[in-house]
Amino acid sequence: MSSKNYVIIVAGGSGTRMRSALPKQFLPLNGRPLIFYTLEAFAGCNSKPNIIVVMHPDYHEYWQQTCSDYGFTTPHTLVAGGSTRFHSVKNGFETIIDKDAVIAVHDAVRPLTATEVIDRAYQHANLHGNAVVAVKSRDSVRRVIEGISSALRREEIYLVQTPQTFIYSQLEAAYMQPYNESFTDDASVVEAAGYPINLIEGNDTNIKITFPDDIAIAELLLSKKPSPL
Ligand SMILES: Nc1ccn([C@@H]2O[C@H](COP(=O)(O)OP(=O)(O)OP(=O)(O)O)[C@@H](O)[C@H]2O)c(=O)n1
Ligand SMILES: C[C@](O)(CO)[C@H](O)COP(=O)(O)O
Repeated sequence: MSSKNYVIIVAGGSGTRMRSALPKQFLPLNGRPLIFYTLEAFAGCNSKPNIIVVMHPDYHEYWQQTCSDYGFTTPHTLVAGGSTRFHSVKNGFETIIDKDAVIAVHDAVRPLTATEVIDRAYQHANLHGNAVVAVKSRDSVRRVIEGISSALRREEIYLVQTPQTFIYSQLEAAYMQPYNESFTDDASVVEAAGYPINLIEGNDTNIKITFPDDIAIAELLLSKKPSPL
């Protein structure tokens, strides 16, 4: 029986902050493109989602060649990326026709997500409509407005990661809205459509590869990660 779980893995960015010629999702982690680890995390979890990879059309041929070169065979559907993360997610979502679907959206550049967190997110979204992975701030936090800083209550602050997982109807309503620059993630889009967002606890190790140093940090974390059975 086919799964009603889906994941839209967004890999349509150009990685300006990484400042590498090749978009960061294709950079090597211990000798393999880091996006491979991302797909493998979802393929290896118990929820067994259908995997949709969203990528700029200029890189489709490169991706197919890379999969072939490395013998990477994790099944997935390839979809064209958009001009922003919002448009890439929307393109991926529009390929899903199953209205019972539970859909995770995940950054291709978060290759270290624990399978246990992915499964918990699908279960929670199935029961409560959505689940957004987040971690508590380890540092004290301050807000600056017009040059004046003030302390925030740390216990009220969560740092949001992906996966962000939703039942079909919530993502449908969310991504029908016009694009707004305040949309930084899927939770902000779904919230703007009127749905309260449920946070579930993630791990600090679920880092997003954003800057050059993140590659070395991810390789170190990977060396400490237990390998799958
Ligand atoms: N048009 C876009 C822009 C971003 N993304 C994806 O959204 C995720 C998170 O975005 P970010 O880390 O900001 O990636 P980039 O946009 O590539 O990086 P930068 O902001 O430094 O340019 C990444 O997996 C990226 O590939 C996407 O699918 N389509
Ligand atoms: C979606 C995200 O990873 C949640 O933390 C984040 O908002 C992506 O932000 P970016 O500005 O595209 O790096």
